[in-house]
Amino acid sequence: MTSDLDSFVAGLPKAELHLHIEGSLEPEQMFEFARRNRIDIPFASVEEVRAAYSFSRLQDFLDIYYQGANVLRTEEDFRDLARAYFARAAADNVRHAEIFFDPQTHTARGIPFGVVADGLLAGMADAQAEHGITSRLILCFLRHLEEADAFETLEQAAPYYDRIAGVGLDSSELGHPPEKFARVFAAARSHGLKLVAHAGEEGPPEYVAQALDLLEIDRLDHGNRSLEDPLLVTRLARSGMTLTVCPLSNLKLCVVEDIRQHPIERMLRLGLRATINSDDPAYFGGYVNDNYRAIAGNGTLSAQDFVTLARHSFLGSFLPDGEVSAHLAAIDAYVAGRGQ
Ligand code: HPA
Ligand SMILES: [Zn+2]
Repeated sequence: MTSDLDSFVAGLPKAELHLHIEGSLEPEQMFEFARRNRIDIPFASVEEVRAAYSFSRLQDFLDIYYQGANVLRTEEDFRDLARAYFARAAADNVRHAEIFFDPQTHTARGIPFGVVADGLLAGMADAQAEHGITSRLILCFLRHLEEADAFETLEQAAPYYDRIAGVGLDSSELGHPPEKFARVFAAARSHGLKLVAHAGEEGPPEYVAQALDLLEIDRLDHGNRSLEDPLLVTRLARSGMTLTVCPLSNLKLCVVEDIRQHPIERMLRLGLRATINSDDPAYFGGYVNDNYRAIAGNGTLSAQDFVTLARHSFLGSFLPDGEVSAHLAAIDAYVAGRGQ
């Protein structure tokens, strides 16, 4: 049954700031791309694929996620992938999305950087035309690979610096601290790119501190384990750092044991600029509104808290101030219209 709070939250204008486009590959689309690219996949049915999505930690997921990406070959595949995500996002009242992509997953298979980037950019332009959704592209380096690989990827991206908002850091966190990429991030900054990094998902609070001190990030992806260090929390709150939190991902990857123990409420009460996002929606059981709904189901956050979360999503975006203000005004108008 849909509660009043659920429908209020579903209709809120929102931004999504933590979404891996390869993680939006639905099993149906995996079969479609496999068929049109004549690729064998080790699953007989959509149900079999879904049944394989049972994870006890990040690495379990990453193994199957990189395998799934193997069906993505052509510019058209990347364009269709992005279009499908934006159609879902539009249905959730996402007005702006900043999407990650993992070029190394594709270039390592012989797919040129430009095929990936051109396809995604075309899908983003389609989304703007079809749904009025604005978007930005963020290039993520795979942290389990070497620094030299990341530098090579940054060089491949050079013709696209004006169409890429920033760089990020994802993949296996434990054993691959942010410091490994300090020089790559400094180079990216010198090209005018924004900087974000996954930290504190499985990794300790020290990794979050490194992301702040050594990478000089503009935004923190996940950040859950920051809560273990009160001084770090104070620092994040005082600096107004945005955390892109992903509740259903945290549940599926056993970062939290139970959705009722999810720390998003604590984060808000501690004054952190937390946001709600879907991470890899095809793998973790839902798009952004499913994530908002999962948290609403805990019954601990008010309608006003969800307005705060939606406001944070625009405040934490890389949109120019004027566009942020327009989105915040749209939230105000929505709240007034709902009589909340
Ligand atoms: O949640 C994540 N963590 C790290 N790497 C990832 N790559 C896709 N999703 C994730
Ligand atoms: Zn992520």
